[in-house]
Amino acid sequence: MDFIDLPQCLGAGGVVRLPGSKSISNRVLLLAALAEDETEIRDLLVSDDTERMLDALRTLGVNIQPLPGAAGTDEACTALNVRVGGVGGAFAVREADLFLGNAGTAFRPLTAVLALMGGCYRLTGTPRMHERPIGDLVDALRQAGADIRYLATEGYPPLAIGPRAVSGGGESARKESAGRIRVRGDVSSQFLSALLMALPLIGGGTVEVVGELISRPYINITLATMARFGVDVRAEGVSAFIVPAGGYRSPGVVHVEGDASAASYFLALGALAGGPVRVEGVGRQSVQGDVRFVEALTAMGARVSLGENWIEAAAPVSGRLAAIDLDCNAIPDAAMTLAPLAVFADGVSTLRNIGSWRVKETDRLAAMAVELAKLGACVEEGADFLRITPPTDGVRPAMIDTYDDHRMAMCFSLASVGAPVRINDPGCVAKTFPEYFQHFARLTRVVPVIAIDGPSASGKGTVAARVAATLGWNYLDSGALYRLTALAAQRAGVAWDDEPAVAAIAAGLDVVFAEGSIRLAGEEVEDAIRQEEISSGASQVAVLPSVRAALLFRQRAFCRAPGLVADGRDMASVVFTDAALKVFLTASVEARAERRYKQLMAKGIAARLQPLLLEMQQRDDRDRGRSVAPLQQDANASLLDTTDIPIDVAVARVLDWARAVVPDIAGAAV
Ligand SMILES: Nc1ncnc2c1ncn2[C@@H]1O[C@H](COP(=O)(O)OP(=O)(O)OP(=O)(O)O)[C@@H](O)[C@H]1O
Ligand SMILES: Nc1ccn([C@@H]2O[C@H](COP(=O)(O)O)[C@@H](O)[C@H]2O)c(=O)n1
Repeated sequence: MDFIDLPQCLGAGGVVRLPGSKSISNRVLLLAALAEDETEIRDLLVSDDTERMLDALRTLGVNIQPLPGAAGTDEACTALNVRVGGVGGAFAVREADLFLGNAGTAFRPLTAVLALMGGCYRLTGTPRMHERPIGDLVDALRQAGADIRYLATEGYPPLAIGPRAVSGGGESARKESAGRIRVRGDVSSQFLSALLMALPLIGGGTVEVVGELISRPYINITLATMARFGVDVRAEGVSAFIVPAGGYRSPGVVHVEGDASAASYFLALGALAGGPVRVEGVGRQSVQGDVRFVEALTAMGARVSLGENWIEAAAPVSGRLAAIDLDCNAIPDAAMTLAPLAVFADGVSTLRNIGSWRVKETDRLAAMAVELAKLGACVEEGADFLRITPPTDGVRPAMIDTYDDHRMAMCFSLASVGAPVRINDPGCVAKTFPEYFQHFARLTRVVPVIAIDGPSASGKGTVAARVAATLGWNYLDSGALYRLTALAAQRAGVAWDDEPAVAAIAAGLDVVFAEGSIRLAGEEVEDAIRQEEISSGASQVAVLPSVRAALLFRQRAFCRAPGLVADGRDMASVVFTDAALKVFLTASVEARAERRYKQLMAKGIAARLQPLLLEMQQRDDRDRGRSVAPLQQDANASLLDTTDIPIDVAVARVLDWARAVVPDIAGAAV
């Protein structure tokens, strides 16, 4: 499984130029393709969902050419400029198979457009798209004469579309008004958007929404985009829309606004981790409903300011976010970002009217409840609400599943403000924001790490623990985890070379570290894991790749504020590759054997020097010679040979080096 491990974030600030809005990008692409004349689209989103729309339009015979400019920079997300040759109301290709991935903003509007335009098409998507309902849209289109068949499950994609039945036939009949069409508005507002965008291709018509209309702001984006392409839809009361006859006309050039939903993650980051974080590309004039996310942030106490084309957020003056109780109907996508924020708030938060989350990329209500609980939050999952009680003892490190849902991945990056988190399948952000994690990393300042590696008994544990104590930082004895694995395997009767069984033991270790004590399944084992037999067992289980993989996040989870000193064999090369300071501590094998001998004697454990030296050499050879994460001096590590220097001097040397590279301790009297 692919993953990204996010270290705990100590603070965040900076500027990000947002990717183009997904909702606007796909609407503008479709209307530009349908319009008379060419349209130049600037700052188009580059993502899986826009790729699906571009692919489909090209398959349908639309000429789309890339234009120069709009590449990404450090602060700006990659964007695309294109010229779209409009087809003037009818695609040239009248028969095609279109694969639309999991892009609702492509699937729903293309269904409506192709069903009313005439022609034979098959529309398919990902397995998840085939679980997302489309029956309400199909029912509405059938009222206008559309011929649509379900190819698998009634009410769901994939679909087969045939030419629309029109009375009398001929071109003029096909351009007759669709009359009055009724559509439900309480499952997805995209059904209404799709109908509105398709109706100008025939003789217009009136769409009446039955029941509640959710996510109204997305309808506003549709209406604004249609108006930009020359079609003004009139409202009839609060629930009907009159679409005039006549096709789309190109406005010439269209700029795509930055994505307001994507903005929510960065604004939330500023509110949580100090800030200010500024997003550019949306502002107070935005057409997107999700800019109202800033109202929720403000209600939670964040300091928010808006300009014409930017928004900025910083933490509350008190430093603590307030809990919130909110009807989220107006901000269905950005509302998801409130869920991880609620984990940090003072008190219980309730997010209401979010039933539509259940039919998105995944059942977001259920997924959110499961994953928030991993952080230690207490979560009540209602049919259309979430009630979130923050953990009493702080956010816990957690491995987060993302359900092939870009918003789950982006939301849970925010949990790293409280603890290290692993985000599984981070590539799912490509749906709307391929460069998300690069920008997130650029804006965040993370817990500093001092990584100390070296061979057995070189003194790295002693030095690391003293450096950590002096700085008031956390300490990780990574070797202890391999020793615990070897001990637990031995106790379970599992051979040290039985990789799957040992890896399962490593993944499930029930261990508690406290000052001078290590408890395995409740039993004190500090002395037991230091036995020479277990030292050897530790280095045997340590050669197994899946054991190392199973212990990786457990080690990274030690990296908590204000800092971490970690000792082992692969701290610098694998576990903490971004460590602020890397040290390779060594000593001659004779000096190390003698130290270990004295150490064991002092503990009253019988030992002989020569066998100890041989055993140590064997262990070092195994550690150096293994194929995965072998013991070696990292290219960026400073060498410290302690053969002839006492412990105090070694500790002082590491502290000097640390002061030179870690800003937070540079001036501290350590
Ligand atoms: N510079 C030094 N001079 C003398 N003795 C030292 C020095 N550094 C460490 N020691 C002693 O050597 C012994 C082994 O040190 P320590 O346990 O820190 O080594 P280690 O590298 O962490 O070993 P392992 O990898 O086997 O856990 C301890 O008794 C420690 O006090
Ligand atoms: N990062 C690490 C740490 C340890 N190991 C293996 O565990 C053995 C015991 O480690 P100690 O530091 O407690 O002596 C060691 O010999 C290594 O085989 C490791 O692989 N990676």
